[in-house]
Amino acid sequence: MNTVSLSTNTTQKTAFSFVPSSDDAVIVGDRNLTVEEVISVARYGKQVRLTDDPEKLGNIQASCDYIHNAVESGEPIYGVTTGFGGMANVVISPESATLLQNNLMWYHKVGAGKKIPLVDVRAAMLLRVNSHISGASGIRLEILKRMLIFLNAGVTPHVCEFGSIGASGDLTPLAYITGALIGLNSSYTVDFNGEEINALTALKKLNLEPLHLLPKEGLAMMNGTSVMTGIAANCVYDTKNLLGLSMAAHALAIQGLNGTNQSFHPFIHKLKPHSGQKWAADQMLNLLEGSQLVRDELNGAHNYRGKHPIQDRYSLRCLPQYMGPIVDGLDQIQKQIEVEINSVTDNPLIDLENQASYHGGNFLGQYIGVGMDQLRYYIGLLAKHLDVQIAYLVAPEFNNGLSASLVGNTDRVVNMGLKGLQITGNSIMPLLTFYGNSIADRFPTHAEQYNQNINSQGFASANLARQSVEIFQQYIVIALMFGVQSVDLRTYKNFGHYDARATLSPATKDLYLAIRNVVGQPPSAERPYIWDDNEQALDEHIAKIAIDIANGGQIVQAINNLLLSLDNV
Ligand SMILES: N[C@@H](Cc1cccc(F)c1)C(=O)O
Repeated sequence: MNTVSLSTNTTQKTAFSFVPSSDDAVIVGDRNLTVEEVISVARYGKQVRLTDDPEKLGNIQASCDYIHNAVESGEPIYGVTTGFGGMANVVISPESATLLQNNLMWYHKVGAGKKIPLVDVRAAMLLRVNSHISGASGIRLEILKRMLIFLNAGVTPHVCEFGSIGASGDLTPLAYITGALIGLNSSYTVDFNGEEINALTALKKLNLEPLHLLPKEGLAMMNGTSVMTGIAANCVYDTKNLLGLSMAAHALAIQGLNGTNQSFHPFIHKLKPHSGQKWAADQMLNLLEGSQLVRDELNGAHNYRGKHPIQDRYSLRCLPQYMGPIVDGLDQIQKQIEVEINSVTDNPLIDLENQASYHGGNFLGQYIGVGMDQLRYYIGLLAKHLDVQIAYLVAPEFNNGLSASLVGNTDRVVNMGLKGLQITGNSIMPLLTFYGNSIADRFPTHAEQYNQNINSQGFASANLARQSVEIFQQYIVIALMFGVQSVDLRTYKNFGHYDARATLSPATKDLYLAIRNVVGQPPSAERPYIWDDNEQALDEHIAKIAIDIANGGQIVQAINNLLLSLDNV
């Protein structure tokens, strides 16, 4: 599939184009959207259509009629016939009601910092339409259709990373989307299929006229959690891939260390049946099944290991118990994100049945704030475990007979092997545990005239989560490189050649081959992955593997079964 560029400022940029068929388009409004569907639209250009359910579509118009009548009759409704936030005591006349909405974008044109990745904005647009489809927001169908025109044509408004406190939703980020969508002014810019142009030119190219917002429509567009939730959806999707790759990196390390499979015996995990722990144990057994490099002790054998302890150290033996809460936690985060994806998140909300509207606060992004805090914390835990495994692999006192720093050619005394690579890993891991610190509890209490006096920092939390994911994508590469070198060396130690294709478990062989393929170095019986230090530039390998992983390439596809199993934890 073609991919959307992940970010406007990374080296991982790929061209954006579309899946031409609209046959299996994602439909908004027929049922709940999943994270997978959001990703298929945001990253892979899948087309989107609105439901053709006449009742749903009728409700959207009915909610607009409700607002129209309320304005005509001078009914007091927050943000429709009043000022915003802490100025909600100000009475807005029916004559000023449209000006109020169009002005909203102007005073929220205050974004700062870098542009956020296009895939996050695309996810946000899809989510905003999905939120409005319930007919509780008082926004015209025409505007929803326009958002889909943008999405389906690959036109993405530019949004800055600073400006949202995640309280009244993502006011400022959504103001940029809204301003571009209606063509408020030429200072709003978009990415038009890879080209940066102003919003007015974009509208012309799409044969659309600039629009003027009607009462409530600005608030409906801007008062919501869609941008932070879009970022969160992208992050949870990537983190699940990274969790899968972490499991696979451990499986390589366990084989490299000649560890036992006994610690993953179902008997043990039946007696402590947390679902994440059981998943991790079962999957590790799958990952190791058929390997000639592990000690096969599922029958209860306990073989002495000379000077080494009879059982493995904790980073191997307690892997399911360590991974379990991370697996369960990510599952819970995904479920909460999916509820948020399918929520109506603006204010006030219109109850058509009772012809009433209610003032509330569905725009508070606390689920995203707390969820993304947790996600970053889990990433920190995953990184720490991998760091320990790498340390285990490089230390000849512990690694069951491999060379120091996994040097390939030990006859060349100047070889230092993967020593530098470990230090790069050591430079990244503390960052990831640092990113695991929470932000949802550090909110300004004096925000917006004391109206938004609790706020989620959900956008900031999600934005940090994206950074953490991007850093972890680099880190996992290092763990995988260690894994590959270790299984080659173990193969030599146990079988007298370096071609681990013949000795690895089938489930890890595909991954091993994908990595060797991506770095352009096929396996060979004569040499391990890394032989002499001066034969390859490992930084180039890191970059190649990282790009493949970020784009969901062959390395991620090699663990597809494992990833699919995550849906049934
Ligand atoms: N809509 C928010 C507050 C708000 C909305 C829009 C702009 C703004 F500054 C504040 C509320 O219900 O309290």
